[in-house]
Amino acid sequence: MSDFPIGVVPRCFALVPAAGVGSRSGADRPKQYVPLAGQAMIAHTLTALAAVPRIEATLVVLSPEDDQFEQAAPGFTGPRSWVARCGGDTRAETVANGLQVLREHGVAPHDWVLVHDAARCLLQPGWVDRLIDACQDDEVGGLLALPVADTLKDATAATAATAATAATAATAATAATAATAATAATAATAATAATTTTGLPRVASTVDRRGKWAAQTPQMFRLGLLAPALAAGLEGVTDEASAVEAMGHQPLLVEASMENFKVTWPADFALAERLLRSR
Ligand SMILES: Nc1ccn([C@@H]2O[C@H](COP(=O)(O)OP(=O)(O)OP(=O)(O)O)[C@@H](O)[C@H]2O)c(=O)n1
Ligand SMILES: C[C@](O)(CO)[C@H](O)COP(=O)(O)O
Repeated sequence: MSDFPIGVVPRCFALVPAAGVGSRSGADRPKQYVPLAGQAMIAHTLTALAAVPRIEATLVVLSPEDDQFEQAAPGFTGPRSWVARCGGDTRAETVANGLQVLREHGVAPHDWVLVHDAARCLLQPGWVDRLIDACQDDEVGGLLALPVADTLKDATAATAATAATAATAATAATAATAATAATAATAATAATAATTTTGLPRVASTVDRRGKWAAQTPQMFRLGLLAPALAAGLEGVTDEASAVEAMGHQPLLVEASMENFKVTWPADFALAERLLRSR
């Protein structure tokens, strides 16, 4: 961060990746365009960002094929509202492409970029202010996040172990005599049935939740730090912080609210609608 000029006050810009299709949402359109409490989801998100005076401008990054945004967010106009249709195949690609557009708008390496999911439509301006207050004098930057409250289970190894058990039983069945084959085959069927008839995963282990936080957005980093971090490798990067961490930095965790959840699953729409209507 020593590359950033001393004495120059950095500005804050928001970048909203909105090029996803919402495959997990079960909606009949990209989830950011689903109406909630009288407006498209993304309109709520953008209204919250517009209410943060320290954000100089907001860039929305859409899919190149998007033909719904202007109708969904008619209020997103004026000199502080920028739109680019250069979204990528992944969220990380969309953000990286958006950073290039910010550069073309004159955003400097020392300026802050707050990346915020279009799908976190419950955002409140006060939480954004808290993030800016916490990060603006920091070397690295940070993100809104929430300490994990639930006990965490890992299912991954259990799924693999169950499959291995089934495979071993099937091999035994092939080699066995007719009499024992029946027993082994029954065991193999039972082992397979345990995973396939219910379709439910099994617990492999309980993860120690101490010190674990669930990452939210906005995630706030300098353009000159975030752009090279994302350019260094987008494989498996699901948020900006992990790209910055891979460069050896430790972003700040700024506690936010459970209400700042990401609308992801079908049931999330009703919850978001209820919360929006209650405000
Ligand atoms: N190629 C992509 C994928 C996602 N996003 C955006 O990243 C945010 C968070 O991603 P997520 O909730 O995963 O949205 P989708 O990718 O649309 O959903 P899904 O993973 O269920 O398909 C959303 O605002 C989404 O529009 C994006 O801009 N470009
Ligand atoms: C950035 C993010 O919202 C932080 O929780 C999340 O990683 C996005 O993940 P997704 O897989 O694109 O939903």
